[in-house]
Amino acid sequence: MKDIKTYNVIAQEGLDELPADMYTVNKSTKPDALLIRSQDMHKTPFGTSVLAIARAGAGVNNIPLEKATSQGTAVFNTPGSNANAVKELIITMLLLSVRPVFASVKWAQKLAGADVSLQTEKGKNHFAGTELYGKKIGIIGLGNIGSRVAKACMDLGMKVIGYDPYISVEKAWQLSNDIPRAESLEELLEQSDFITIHIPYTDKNRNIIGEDEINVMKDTAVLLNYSRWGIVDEDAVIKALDAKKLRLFITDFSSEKILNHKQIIVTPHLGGTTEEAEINGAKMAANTLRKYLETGDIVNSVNLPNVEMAFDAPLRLTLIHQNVPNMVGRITTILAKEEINIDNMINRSRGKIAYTMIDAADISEGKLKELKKELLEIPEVIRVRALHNPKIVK
Ligand SMILES: NC(=O)C1=CN([C@@H]2O[C@H](COP(=O)(O)OP(=O)(O)OC[C@H]3O[C@@H](n4cnc5c(N)ncnc54)[C@H](O)[C@@H]3O)[C@@H](O)[C@H]2O)C=CC1
Ligand SMILES: O=C(O)CCC(=O)C(=O)O
Repeated sequence: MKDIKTYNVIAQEGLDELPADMYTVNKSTKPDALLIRSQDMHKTPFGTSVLAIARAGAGVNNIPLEKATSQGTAVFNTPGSNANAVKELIITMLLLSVRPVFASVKWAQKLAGADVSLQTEKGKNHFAGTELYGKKIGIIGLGNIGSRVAKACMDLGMKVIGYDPYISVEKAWQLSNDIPRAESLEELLEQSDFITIHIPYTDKNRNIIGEDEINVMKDTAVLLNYSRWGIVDEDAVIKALDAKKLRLFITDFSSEKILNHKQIIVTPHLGGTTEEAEINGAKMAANTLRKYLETGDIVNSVNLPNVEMAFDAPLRLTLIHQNVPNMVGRITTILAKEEINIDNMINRSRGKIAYTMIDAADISEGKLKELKKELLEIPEVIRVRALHNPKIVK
């Protein structure tokens, strides 16, 4: 039995993916894995019992990745699970930025008397808007969200320009050829009527939009940040709005500084908050955890290499270790000494870390305990797990 501890609201549909004869949820003080959303894991202690953390969602800046890696905790996210939800909110906010919907509704609700329709026709001119059609939107980051926003904006008849110097080959292939790419951030900023940011929060991306970048933008530009707090320099934004060097800032991330500013619209971190996205993310996270806990396969990890190998043998050993020369040699020497015949094996690395999976015939519990102890005595080995193949009944 394994225990999964949850933080935040996790859709029941996701928890239903964990069979009750194999998993408990929130029952142990030493959970085997965590299923979270935005919980700040920098401030939430988690011990070495935690084999894995699955973040139902995209951003993982709420998880201390170095700490997790150094103690052998795999961290996963659910790429794309909430991308449509964010895209739809971006389109909503773009439309709200050009049509004074809230103000007009407020005004219309206050009207009274038999001549309401007359008053309506007389007063509506105060609420004239503009159209998105034909305007240019610059999209910073063309991953799961950015690429969807680009397509939706093109469908609305907007001109689109994208900027993503780090795009993965897989994403680049998926992206429509019709989306022109800017060579530099400045090129995108100076041309765009709307600028929307869809990149992860990293050290490099902190305050990526600051005073210098805003100075390049049109004075009439609308800036949207549905990525993370800290990607846009709030002080620079407030200064620019007050000096009429920017028209509007729309963000999903509140702070005391920006509250009640007339040209700032704040939504309460709602990008991924739809029924559908919450179910997608929770299901994906639960299944990613199951895969890792039951087979050792790693899919959508943000700190370990992605590794999959058919699990046909009775026993599987998984090792998280430093990526240094001769690790496989040292591991297999110990196996050979214990007369264990290797059926299948895979080794993958990611930066300073590596992962080895070894399939073999079954051995006694006593021998297995001794083997794990010996493997853990290799100083570079961080974690060893032994998994019994559930398809093979002893
Ligand atoms: N407001 C909300 O509720 C939500 C916010 N997010 C945020 O949006 C971010 C992006 O999400 P996804 O599109 O799903 O991630 P993704 O990983 O699919 O795409 C991110 C893209 O940004 C690019 N990138 C990174 N740094 C860049 C830079 N400096 N300039 C240009 N491009 C850069 C990457 O190459 C990648 O293609 C997440 O990391 C998260 O912080 C995600 C989901 C919901
Ligand atoms: O609603 C949530 O869990 C936050 C979504 C989010 O910010 C993300 O997926 O990065």
